Amino acid sequence: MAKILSGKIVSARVKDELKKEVEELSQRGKQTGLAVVLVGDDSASKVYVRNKEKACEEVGIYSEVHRLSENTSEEELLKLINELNENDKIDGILVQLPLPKHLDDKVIIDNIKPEKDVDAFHPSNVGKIMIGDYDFLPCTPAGIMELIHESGVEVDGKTCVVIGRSNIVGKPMSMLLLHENGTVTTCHSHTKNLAEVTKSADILVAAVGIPKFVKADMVKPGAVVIDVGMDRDENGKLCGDVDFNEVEPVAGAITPVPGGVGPMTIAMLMRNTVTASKKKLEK
Ligand SMILES: Nc1nc(=O)c2c([nH]1)NC[C@@H]1CN(c3ccc(C(=O)N[C@@H](CCC(=O)O)C(=O)O)cc3)C=[N+]21
Ligand SMILES: [Mg+2]
Repeated sequence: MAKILSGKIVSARVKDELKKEVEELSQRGKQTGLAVVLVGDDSASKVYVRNKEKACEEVGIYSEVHRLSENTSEEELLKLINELNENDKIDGILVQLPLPKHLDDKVIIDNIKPEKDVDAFHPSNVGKIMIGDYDFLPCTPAGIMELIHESGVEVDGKTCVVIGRSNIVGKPMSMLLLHENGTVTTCHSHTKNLAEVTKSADILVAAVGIPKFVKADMVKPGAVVIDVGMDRDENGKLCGDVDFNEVEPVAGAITPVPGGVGPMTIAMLMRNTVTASKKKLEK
C-alpha cells in the first residue's frame, strides 16, 4: 500500500504558519493583500478562484476578486493591471489562466509588476528561477516539492521523470527537481517509448491533462507518483492524470485527486503573497 500524500493536510500546516507571519506583519503595520483577476465564466476557474479567496480568509490576507466579462478588451484588462500595480494595498496580482481566446496571455503577464507576480509567470521571474536566484517559485511545482519532501524520499541523485512541458507546470517542475540534484527527464507527446522512460522513475510527475493516462505498467514499484491532473472521467467525475486505483498498489507514495496537488498550489500562492508583502516592508 502506498503512502497517501495529502495536500489537504500539508497545505493546512503551511497556511497555519503563514497565518502567524501575516499577523506579525500586521503588528508591524503591514497588511498583506492579493488581487485575483478572473475574465469570463469558465466553471473550473470559478471553483479555483473561490478556493483562493477562501485560503486568503484562512490566512488573514486581504483579497479582492475582479470578475470581468468574457468580452473584456485587452485595453480594459491592462488598465486594471496597471491600477493594481500601483495599488499599495495589493502585494500580489494573479490573472487566472486560461484567458479568453481574444486575449494574449503573454501580453497580460508581461504587464504585471514582477515584484507582484505571485504566480512567477513573468519572464523576469522565470529567468530568475532558471539561474536559481528567485523570490517566488511557481505555485504548482513548489507545492509538489513540498509533497515530495513529505514522502520522505530525497530527490538528490534520484531518477525523476516529468510528463508534460508546459511553461506553468512541466518546465519549472523539471527545473526545481534539478535544483535538488535530481536526474531529470522531461517527456512530452513526441517522446518515444514513454512507458519505458516513466518506468525508470523513482519520482514521477504527471502533468499531461489526459484522464487516467498513467497506468500501473508505466510505474516503477515503490515510486513516488505525483498527479497534477484536474480532469473529468467518463462519468464527468473529477480525476487525475494517474489511474489511481491501478497505480496506488504499485507506488510507494501517491497524491490523490482531489486533495493532492490542488490545495498545495493554493498554499504556495499564499506563501508567495506573504513573501511579496515582506519584501515590500523591507524596501
Ligand atoms: N494564473 C493562474 N495561476 C494558477 O495557479 C492557476 C491558473 N492560473 N489557472 C489554472 C491552474 C489550476 N489551478 C488550481 C488551483 C486549485 C485547485 C484546487 O483547489 N483543486 C481542488 C479541487 C477543485 C475542484 O473541486 O474542482 C483539489 O485538488 O482538491 C486546482 C487547480 C491553479 N491554476
Ligand atoms: Mg489566449
